[in-house]
Formats: sequence, C-alpha cells, structure tokens
Amino acid sequence: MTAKPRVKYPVQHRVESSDPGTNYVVIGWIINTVPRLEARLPLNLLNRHILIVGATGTGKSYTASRIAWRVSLKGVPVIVLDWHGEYGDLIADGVRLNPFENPVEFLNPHDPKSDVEVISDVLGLTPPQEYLLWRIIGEKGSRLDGVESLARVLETYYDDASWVRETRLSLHRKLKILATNPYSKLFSDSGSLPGDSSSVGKPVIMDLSLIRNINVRRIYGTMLLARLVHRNYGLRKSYLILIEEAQNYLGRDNPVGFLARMMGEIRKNNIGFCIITQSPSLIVDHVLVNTNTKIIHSVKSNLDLEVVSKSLFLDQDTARILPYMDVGEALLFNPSLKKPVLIRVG
Ligand SMILES: Nc1ncnc2c1ncn2[C@@H]1O[C@H](COP(=O)(O)OP(=O)(O)OP(=O)(O)O)[C@@H](O)[C@H]1O
Repeated sequence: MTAKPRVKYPVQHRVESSDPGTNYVVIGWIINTVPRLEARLPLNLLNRHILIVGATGTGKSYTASRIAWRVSLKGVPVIVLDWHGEYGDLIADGVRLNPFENPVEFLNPHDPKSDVEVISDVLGLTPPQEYLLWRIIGEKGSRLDGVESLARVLETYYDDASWVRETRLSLHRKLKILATNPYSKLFSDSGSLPGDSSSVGKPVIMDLSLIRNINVRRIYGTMLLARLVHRNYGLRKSYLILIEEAQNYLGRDNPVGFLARMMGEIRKNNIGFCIITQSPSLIVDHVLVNTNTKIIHSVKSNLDLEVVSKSLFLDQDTARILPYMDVGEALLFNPSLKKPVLIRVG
C-alpha cells in the first residue's frame, strides 16, 4: 500500500462575499482558520440545489444527514429518498416511512405525461409501446384505475393489427412487475403525501430499500418526487428533498428525463434538491450545471477529478488535495463564497 502523501492545506480567511444574517445553517468548520470559522449554508440558496459527491466512505451520507437535520430544525420540511435505508440511523429523530404504506397514485390524471415518461425511461419502452400506452390512456381515461387495471386492459385489449398484438404483449411483460404483489401496493391513490405539517422539525425518511426490485424502486422514487413537486405548485413553500444514489435517477446513460428537466424548472417553486452520488462523472451534465452549492468529498478517479475541477474552476493546488482529504473533509462552494473552501463537516 502506498503511503498517503503529505498534503499541505492552505491557510484560509473569511471568504463570504455577503453576510447571510441568521438565515443559514452551520454544516461544519472551515479548515485552517484562526479564529475557527463556521462553514455555512445560506437557506436562500436551497432552491438552487446542492450537490454532494465523494468516493465511497468519504462522508457523503453523514454530511447530507447533518444538512437534513439542521435545515428541518429551521422549519423547512425535508424529505430523504433513502436508497439504501441508512438514514434511519443517521438522523435519530427522523420520521421513517415505509413506501408500501405510502403509495403514489399511478398515472396521475393531472399529469399523465410525466408518469408515462418516467415509466418509459426506467423500463426502456420502445416508441410503439409508448404509443400504445398513450392510446389506451386516451381511450380508457379515468376508468384506468391503477396499475392492476392497466395490466388487465393489456391482457384483453383488441388487436386491430398484428403490431398491436406484439406490442401489447411486450408492454404487458414490462409493466407486469408493477402490477404484481407486493409492488402493486405502491401504486394506488392514498390521497396524501409524506412531509405534511405533522412532520415539521423532523426530516421525513422514505426507506426505498424496502422495495427490492431496482426498477420499481426508481419508478416509485421518481413518481413520489413528481407528486411532491406537483403539490408544491399550489403551496409554494420551501422544501428540501435529498436524493441518495442519484445516479439511479440522473445517470448519464439512463436519466429519467423528466427529473433532469425539473431541476432547472422548479427553482421558482422553492423546492431544493440535494443530489448525492459517488461519481460526478456518472451524472448528467444538467445536475452539475443546476446545482449552485457543491460539497466535494474526496474523489479518487481521474475522470471524477477532472469533472469536479472543471465545474468549479479549481486551481491546481486545490485540485491536488482532493484525492487525499480525510473522511468528513470536503471542498465547499456556493455563490455566497468568493472561492471554494476546505471544510470539516460536523
Ligand atoms: N464529518 C464526519 N465526522 C465524523 N464521522 C464521519 C464524518 N463523515 C463521515 N463519518 C463516518 O465515516 C463513515 C462513512 O461515512 P458515510 O457513510 O457518510 O460515507 P459515504 O460517502 O456516504 O459512503 P457510501 O458511499 O459507502 O454510502 C461513517 O461511519 C460515518 O459515521
């Protein structure tokens, strides 16, 4: 094993370009400052989104959990889409929810377009399959009552051409998983969504790891996001949504297009996303461009180092430090800072 080279951390000074008043949360300390200075996250930047990256075990989830907890103490509702089911331990007073007890409506009649796009992106529908799905939605409308009803229609739908039969059967095969037990329970209209006023002051943790099938997990997680954003169109209150293992929704090779677009569009809607991923090079460029606060834990691969260095315009001395930072250390940058600063999260 090669020894860790001695890395000299620069002496850092007060770096904020404006005073955030009391409207911020503390996420740790700026390294090498005398006296010790707080690392702050201004609340008015939440809706311009946060990106947390770092190699495995460098402290991403810990950092995200501190942000979730402190932001919710400020009265801003926080929801964690917990891919691996680890936040229950990280946030002791979080409200842990089971997706099977919090179903989302399937094919929301107010916004079937985004649902079809999510299903199509995640399950890889072909254009004829997507066309047939639209045709059935158009014909059956509100009589399509959930995913089981859709599966039944696909079993019995009239075949007015041979392509319809083939497409219908292949579409049925792809969608069947959503209509089978226990997954069908995830997609029915419960009339409520997590994160209402009962949980103010405590982050809500949706434990997605309880959904074994990865594609179903992606579909449920994305539909839940869509519902939360849709609900906020009317409410217009601040909200923070943490998306763990974001490459599952926003991966370069298989992004859920609707979600990637939403990041740019919802800023005015007061919803902030906190996107967490091991590898920034696996994420669509849209995320790097649309996240104004970046928290970079140690990254090791050359590709990730290059992506991070470019997106933050890092000088060589700072870039050289990135692979060798300790667990819990990170580079923080947001528009309230004059330049990126090295911090210890705590
Ligand atoms: N700022 C910190 N202060 C103290 N301990 C920390 C800090 N950050 C991380 N740790 C500890 O380091 C370990 C790894 O942290 P964490 O799980 O957050 O890493 P990760 O980057 O999310 O890893 P993975 O990619 O595997 O999920 C945990 O035991 C955590 O408690």
